[in-house]
Amino acid sequence: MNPTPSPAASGGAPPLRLGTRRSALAMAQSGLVADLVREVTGRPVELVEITTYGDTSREHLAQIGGAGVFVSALREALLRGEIDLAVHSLKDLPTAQPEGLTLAAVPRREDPRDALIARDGLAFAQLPPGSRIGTGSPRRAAQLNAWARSLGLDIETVPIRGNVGTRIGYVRSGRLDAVVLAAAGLIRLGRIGEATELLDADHVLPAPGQGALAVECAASSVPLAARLAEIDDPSTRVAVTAERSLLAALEAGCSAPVGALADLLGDGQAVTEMRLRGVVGTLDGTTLVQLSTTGPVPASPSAAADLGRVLAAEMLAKGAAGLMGERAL
Ligand SMILES: NCc1[nH]cc(CCC(=O)O)c1CC(=O)O
Repeated sequence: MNPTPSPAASGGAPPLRLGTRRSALAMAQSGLVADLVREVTGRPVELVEITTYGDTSREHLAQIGGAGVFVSALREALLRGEIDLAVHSLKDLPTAQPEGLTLAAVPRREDPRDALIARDGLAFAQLPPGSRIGTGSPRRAAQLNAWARSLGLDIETVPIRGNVGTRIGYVRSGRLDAVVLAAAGLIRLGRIGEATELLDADHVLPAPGQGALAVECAASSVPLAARLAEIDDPSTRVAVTAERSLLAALEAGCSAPVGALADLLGDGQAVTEMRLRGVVGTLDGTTLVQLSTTGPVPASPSAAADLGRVLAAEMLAKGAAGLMGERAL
């Protein structure tokens, strides 16, 4: 987007090294952040490719522990000083912030919803009996099964994994009738046109932090963190902080069947309130604990975190803990 400043224009500062995974989605996300970082620092940014365990493992994500498999190699490179900043999908980032690293920025969020890609342009409610829907996410399976039951639809969720292209390929090849993916990933890859339905959060709540990016640097890089804070979007930060605090208070990881979404509600003129919704369920969708709270927009991330903890406590009081023991199918 922006021309890389010449060494003279950037005061001869060396390029910032931005660590990224090699998948098409990771490269697209890193490219977006690199543009923002060039703009606020005036420095050149170079992408450094890092291979993570999540990229090489053939196992189902939920079986290898989910939380953090995409993240740890990037973090180790940051701590070793091999890169200056790293970009993660926020929903893949464990809720505990490790010592030595700073979550310097959460840029403006993309559409947080999940998207259905079905054969023949079908919407979810139009899927014929016996349809097989691929998703590696217990959260999606639980909510899709519950939604199907409420519609009287006979569908089956099938665990799959792989990158976005691989998963869409299951539909194109006819092996599956549909797959469900994050809309944000499809948008960033220029493939949102292939979605046959954007799933309303009233039926499928996204993963906490879905659609948002996390820009991390070493805690010791104080001046860099201060510059990166300029690409932070405070509204996104408040919303995802509430969602992630809810997840943390449920003591669930990214492979748990937990959905959460904080939306800012407006009167057409200005944002007036924030609504936080959370859901936990069994994989088969027979039991869901789903709660919502609406109130003034939290004045700070720490107030947003309080809200997440309060809603989590209410969910636990309604039996949420008993629904989270399940792992992958
Ligand atoms: N778990 C993989 C992952 N991590 C982030 C995204 C999409 C981008 C986002 O949610 O921000 C995806 C793919 C998907 O769920 O379809």
